[in-house]
Amino acid sequence: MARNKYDVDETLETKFDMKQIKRLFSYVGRYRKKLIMTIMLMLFSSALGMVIPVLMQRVMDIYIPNHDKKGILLMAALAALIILATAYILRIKIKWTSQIGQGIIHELRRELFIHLEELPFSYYDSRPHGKIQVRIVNYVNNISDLLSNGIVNTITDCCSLFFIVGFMFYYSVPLTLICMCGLPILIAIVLFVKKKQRRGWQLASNKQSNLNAYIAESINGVRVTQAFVREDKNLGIFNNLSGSYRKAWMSVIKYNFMIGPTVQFISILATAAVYWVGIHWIMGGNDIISVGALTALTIYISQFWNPINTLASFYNSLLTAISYLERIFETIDEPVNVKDAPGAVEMPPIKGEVEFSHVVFSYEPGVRILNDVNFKANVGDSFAIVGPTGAGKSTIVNLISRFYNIDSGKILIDGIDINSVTIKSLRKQMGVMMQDSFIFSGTIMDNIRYGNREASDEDVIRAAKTVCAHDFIMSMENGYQTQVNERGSRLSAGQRQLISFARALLADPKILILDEATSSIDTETELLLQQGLQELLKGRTSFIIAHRLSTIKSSSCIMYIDQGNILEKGTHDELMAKDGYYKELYMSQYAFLEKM
Ligand SMILES: Nc1ncnc2c1ncn2[C@@H]1O[C@H](COP(=O)(O)OP(=O)(O)OP(=O)(O)O)[C@@H](O)[C@H]1O
Repeated sequence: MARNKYDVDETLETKFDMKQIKRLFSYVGRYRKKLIMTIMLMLFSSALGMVIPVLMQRVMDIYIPNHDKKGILLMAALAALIILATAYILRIKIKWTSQIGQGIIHELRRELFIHLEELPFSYYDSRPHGKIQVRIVNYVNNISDLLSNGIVNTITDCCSLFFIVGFMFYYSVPLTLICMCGLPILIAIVLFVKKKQRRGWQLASNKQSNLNAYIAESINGVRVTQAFVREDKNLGIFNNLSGSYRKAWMSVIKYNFMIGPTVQFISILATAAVYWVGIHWIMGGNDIISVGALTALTIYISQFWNPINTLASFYNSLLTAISYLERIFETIDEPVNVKDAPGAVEMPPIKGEVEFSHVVFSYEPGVRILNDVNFKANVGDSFAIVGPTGAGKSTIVNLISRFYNIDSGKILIDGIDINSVTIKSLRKQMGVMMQDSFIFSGTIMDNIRYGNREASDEDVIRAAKTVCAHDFIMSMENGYQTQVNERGSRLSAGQRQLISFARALLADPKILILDEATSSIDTETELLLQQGLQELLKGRTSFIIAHRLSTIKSSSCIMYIDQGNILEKGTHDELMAKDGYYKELYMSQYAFLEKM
């Protein structure tokens, strides 16, 4: 499993190819109708714009020499109407392209989010969360302009280019050819910077991702930062990351800015050359071109370079977008390796027998965490798992819900291999309380109901009463409707645990997993909770991980594990009689409490 840190640039597993562009356009295709309408409207608008030089040519060549004021006024009125109409069309275009762009962005984000919700724990174990966030928010944003304005402008500009060139040839073939001499130079420059831009944007997106990862990490860890007075040190790290991002951005942006001025420079040269030759012809008395036609031609020339500029910058945005797209598609394509097996069936209603048979597991290839683990919990057993830190206790309970795939062996529930049933039908029947009692932003009622969306208010209150959370909840300003923040920052650690506990119970599970469920709860509440719990655990199989051994003494089976091996198994009395690891652990806690 590749691990990534905020200061390590991400590498792409797959390189970008043109198929990805095709894939991008499949999103655009969903807005085909609106896109076509926008393009038609823009074509109409640019066709209107092209009439203006013709009006000017008529004014100069016909109405001025004939002193026809009426004709001049008519041309001016027509030109004003055209300008008004194109302005109105532009307004509609902005609205429609924004709708297209935002629509595509929403689709992409939605797809990313759905996939992220399905990706297994192992995906999140291996990268900073800030690097995931940056893909779904910033990278998707960065391609929005390309998807909306970029595509519309490019298509309409390509079409109007066709008409512009037609008009230019109509007025003068040799002068049009002179104007086009600048094109090969421009194409050479665009191709020259292409490679550098591609690499540059990849680097910039990596640096942006690193910076985001560090900011996310810093916000999550701000309390520890302040407690250890690490602000200055962190600012140094931030400056480095932000500086690298700025440097990467500045070095690539200079290539972007090369294109616009180059187009402008070439267009000025071309226009000057056309004027020079045209005026030379007119002054030489040649009848090749009239003053009006030369004026009209130079207006078309200025219009000719606009779409060229748009095309060059579209190409440029495409290169930029590619560096973001490859990351976006990489995430969408990230395989969900913990998934339903082909032909997986619904898990029948669980009774509660759990068996580990020769289970071997590793988070990373070659680093075994569980070695041939075997045990069986019967229906209604309360199974306690104890052992030193890092022994593999949480790992065992995580495997029961199939949060990870095992390397070998079998995990059976009621004799059914959990790999043969659908993950959702399995997890729906489990009550899991993890070590990290995560609280979501919302009311306390919502947080408890997270375990069972169908539960009534009364069910929620009953679960809260069972875990002795009711009193503290009622003492808050709005009781169950009190708003809490993400991570439950306004709750004590014990209160957070009680809410998570109630949440796990609410699912009315046949298998209940409690990972350090009561570690932060005071002894008095814990005693009360234990009494309620005994009643509640009847008829359910429970797995309880606890460092405070007093809380698991009455379990039907206690398993002592270390380094992924079960070293002892039995009731409290049996293990105490054995005089082994468990007794040693128990006595050390007892001696510690005696000393206090
Ligand atoms: N996501 C992970 N990726 C890689 N290794 C992990 C991961 N989670 C845990 N480990 C490793 O697996 C081993 C067992 O971890 P586990 O969390 O199961 O221990 P534990 O017995 O529950 O510890 P504690 O009592 O401290 O909670 C540890 O060595 C740990 O470093």
